Amino acid sequence: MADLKLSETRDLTRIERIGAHSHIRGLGLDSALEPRAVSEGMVGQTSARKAAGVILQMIKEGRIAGRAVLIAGQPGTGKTAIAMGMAKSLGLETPFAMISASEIFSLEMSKTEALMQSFRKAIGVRIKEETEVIEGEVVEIQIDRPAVAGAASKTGKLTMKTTEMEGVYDLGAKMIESLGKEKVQSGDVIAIDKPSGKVTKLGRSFSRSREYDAIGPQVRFVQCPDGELQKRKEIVHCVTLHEIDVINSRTQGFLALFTGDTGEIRAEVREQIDTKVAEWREEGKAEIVPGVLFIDEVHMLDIECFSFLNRALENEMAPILVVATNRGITSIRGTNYKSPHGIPIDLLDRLLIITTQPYTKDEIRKILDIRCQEEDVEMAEEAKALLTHIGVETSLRYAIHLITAAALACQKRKGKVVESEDITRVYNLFLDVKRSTQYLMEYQEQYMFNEAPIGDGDEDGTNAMLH
Ligand SMILES: Nc1ncnc2c1ncn2[C@@H]1O[C@H](COP(=O)(O)OP(=O)(O)OP(=O)(O)O)[C@@H](O)[C@H]1O
Repeated sequence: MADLKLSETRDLTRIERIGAHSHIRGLGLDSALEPRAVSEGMVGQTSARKAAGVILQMIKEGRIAGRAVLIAGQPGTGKTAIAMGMAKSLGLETPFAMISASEIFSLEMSKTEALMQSFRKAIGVRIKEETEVIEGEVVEIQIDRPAVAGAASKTGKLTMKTTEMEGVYDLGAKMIESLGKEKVQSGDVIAIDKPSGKVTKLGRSFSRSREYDAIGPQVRFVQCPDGELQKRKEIVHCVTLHEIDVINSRTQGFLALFTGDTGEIRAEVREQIDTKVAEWREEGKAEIVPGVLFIDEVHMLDIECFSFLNRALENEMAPILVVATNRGITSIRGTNYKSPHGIPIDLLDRLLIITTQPYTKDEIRKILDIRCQEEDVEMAEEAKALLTHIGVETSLRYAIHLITAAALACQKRKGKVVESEDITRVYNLFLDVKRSTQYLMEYQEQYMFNEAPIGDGDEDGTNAMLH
């Protein structure tokens, strides 16, 4: 039995995975939007972080909709990290949808449908609903004795009070069951949603705080409510337009939200939903919350997608579009034209462009430090200096990858702290891009298809190799 328990806890701790950006907790800006040197997992890249912060502020104030931002820079300079930082800094109610451009090329739906779904995942709707609740402290729950011994009680009385009044309510079988489920007793402060009969326990009344010692610290004490027992309350639900689409698309139903298998959603369904939401907005029942759609590797989109984006941004409900790319001047997919970042000029002209810069040695060192902490790896100073040097000579990503590998090498020799020898060992085991290319140059005649066909920008030759 003890063994079983041990292995269970071990499994549970292993579920916590560490992602490439799990150390990023925000943009690391102060209240004046000035970037702190190292904060919330972010290091350096100050002007890009500041620019992202300004955009975030505009989003929070609801001042911009339908704008688009491009984060451009060399590979591994933190473009995705900055987008993640933006996502983390947005409130829970502002939707943030993230895709990589290549995800939209699937067999199940057209490219533009996939883009449309992503857009609608980034548009939130706050729906306000007024409902009647009975809120107060329970004075007494009195359940009538059943007529037949052993049968469940069907009726009873509930006495509740506020600081100003007391009221008695008749209870039916359903309410008795709900109160039982929530384990409501006298002295609890509860709210009952009148239309649905849902019971919510808000806490224990302060008048019962003498019982603290007996019931322990996990119980929340609250004030006995004042005013009337029966009140009107506003409840706010936050959903995305995509969720409303899926729930209303009769072919899939809401279960598709969990499987992600939504298929194409018919244009008529969307039109009906847009009309309904517009009605709600007019009646003051709903508000639109434009969120953020982040498209990574945006150069992978083709000309049709770009023209879709151009149009979609004109919709008054459009979210803020943030795109990122590491490409320089390259062909626009689906055409023979070249353009900066592979993005057509008319779309580029709409974008606010933020650039990221390569990191200094000191910054690389700090990012590696943070990653060591995140991956729970203890590393000697000398080893860190060596890893930083590798990061400068190869790439930040390669150096980050070596952390866990070196920790395993260290574990294997039964060490506790990663030393330079572990770093050297894994550096020799795994090649970085430079060494791998060098190796290919030397031995390419021993590989199959070693010569890339040389053509005039042919589709399946040079371009295919780049993509
Ligand atoms: N300023 C930073 N502070 C902390 N960590 C960073 C920073 N910049 C990058 N990183 C980390 O370095 C790694 C590579 O960065 P990231 O993936 O954001 O680069 P990218 O610019 O999106 O690269 P690519 O163009 O190849 O997609 C990630 O693990 C990221 O979290």
